[in-house]
Parts: sequence; structure tokens; C-alpha cells
Amino acid sequence: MNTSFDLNSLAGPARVGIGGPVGSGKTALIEKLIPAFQQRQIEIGIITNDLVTKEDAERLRKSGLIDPERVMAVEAGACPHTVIREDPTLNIEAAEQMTINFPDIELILIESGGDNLASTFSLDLVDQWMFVIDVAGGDDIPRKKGPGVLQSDLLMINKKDLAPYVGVDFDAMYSEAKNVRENRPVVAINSRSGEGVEQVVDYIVSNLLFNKAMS
Ligand SMILES: Nc1nc2c(ncn2[C@@H]2O[C@H](COP(=O)(O)OP(=O)(O)OP(=O)(O)O)[C@@H](O)[C@H]2O)c(=O)[nH]1
Repeated sequence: MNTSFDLNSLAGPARVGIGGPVGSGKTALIEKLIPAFQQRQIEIGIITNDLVTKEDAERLRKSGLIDPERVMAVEAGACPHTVIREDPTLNIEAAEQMTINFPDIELILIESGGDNLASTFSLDLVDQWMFVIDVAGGDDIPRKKGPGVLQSDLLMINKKDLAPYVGVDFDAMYSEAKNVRENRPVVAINSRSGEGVEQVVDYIVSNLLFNKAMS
């Protein structure tokens, strides 16, 4: 009988939710996070949530960035927040199946379907969750103080490169976001170029993976 076991498989992988409005750049961010975690030799899996398709999962599976088997799709069939907050059973089952299929996975990223500023994740589903907004959605988003902006563990302001083209003073938007979040973390990102993505990885590694390994 093999009596050896590793601590990680007992504790299970860390689970991180990624939410945000439609088109804010959640999938584009994940496309940059995959190689960044691979470079640090952190094994990841992805669960995507779409309304009635598997669009985001198909995009990631075809990207060549990750073993397609490590990407699972949940079809919400309803308002996206239903399956990440009210009844996250489908996502919890997917995460458990992912862990059975790939016991080496240390981190599962769960991308919500695009939803409004009020979406939040159940803490039965994730250890921490992050929210992606973008400059093209308007520089007043932080002022609207939606739960996603206020309560997420990490807020990302994406499409920094587009700020001059949509009349947004990026630094002012960033400061306002910091203010409404009472200085909790905000990272400026460009999911196309990858700017800021290392900061997101650093955050997940130091606040989640490191703590989990120590507990
Ligand atoms: N210029 C620019 N475009 C970006 C950036 N990030 C994402 N995009 C583009 O924005 C569009 C939407 O990005 P997605 O990653 O599909 O957004 P999403 O949040 O996953 O969208 P849903 O899954 O539909 O909610 C795509 O055309 C991306 O190429 C960025 O930082 N800069």
C-alpha cells in the first residue's frame, strides 16, 4: 500500500473567482495568467461560466496555452451570479471533478460569466475573488460603488492602453478606486500586453497559495 501523500492534495487546490462586467477582459486576463503561472511552475485549472454556451472554455481550449482537459465549462443557463453566489453547486462539482482528474492542480481559476457591478462570489465556492473593470466602461464605475468594486479581494482596472482614446484620466480613476476601497488592493492592467499581470500573480501567490501552504 502506498502510504505517501502530499499536503496539497489533502488541502485541495486554492480557488479564485474572477468576475466583472461583460467584455471587461476576464478571458483575456486568464490568457495572460496561464503562462505566468506556468513560468512559476504552479499547476492550474480553469472553470468558465457562460450563459448558454461554452464559448470562453472553447477559446481557452483552442488557445494552445493549456491542456484542454484542464479547462471545464459550466453553462449557467440563468443570470451568471446565480451559479457563483446563490447556488454554486455546479461550480463546486466542476472544481471537485477537476481535482479528481488532476490531483496536481494547485490553483483553480473560476471565471464568471459577464455580469453587472453587483456580482459577488460565494465563499463556499472560492477562497478569494477578483473583479475586472475596464476604462471603456466609464471612469465613473468606481464612484458607483458596486459590491464587485467594493468587496472583491483584488480589483483590476483593465484596458489601461485605451484610456486616452475614451477620454479617461487613468490616474484619477485609479485613485478613486483606491479611495472607495479604502486602500485595499487595486491593480492597473492591460490584458493585451500583459502589463500588470505579474502583480496579479504575486498577489495570488503571496495572499493565497503561500498562506494555504503554511496552514
Ligand atoms: N485594448 C485592449 N483590449 C482588451 C484588453 N483586454 C481585453 N481586451 C479586448 O476586449 C474584448 C473583450 O475581452 P474578453 O476577454 O473577451 O472579455 P470578457 O470579460 O471575458 O467578456 P465576457 O466573457 O463576454 O464577459 C476583446 O476584444 C479583447 O481583445 C486590454 O487590456 N486592452
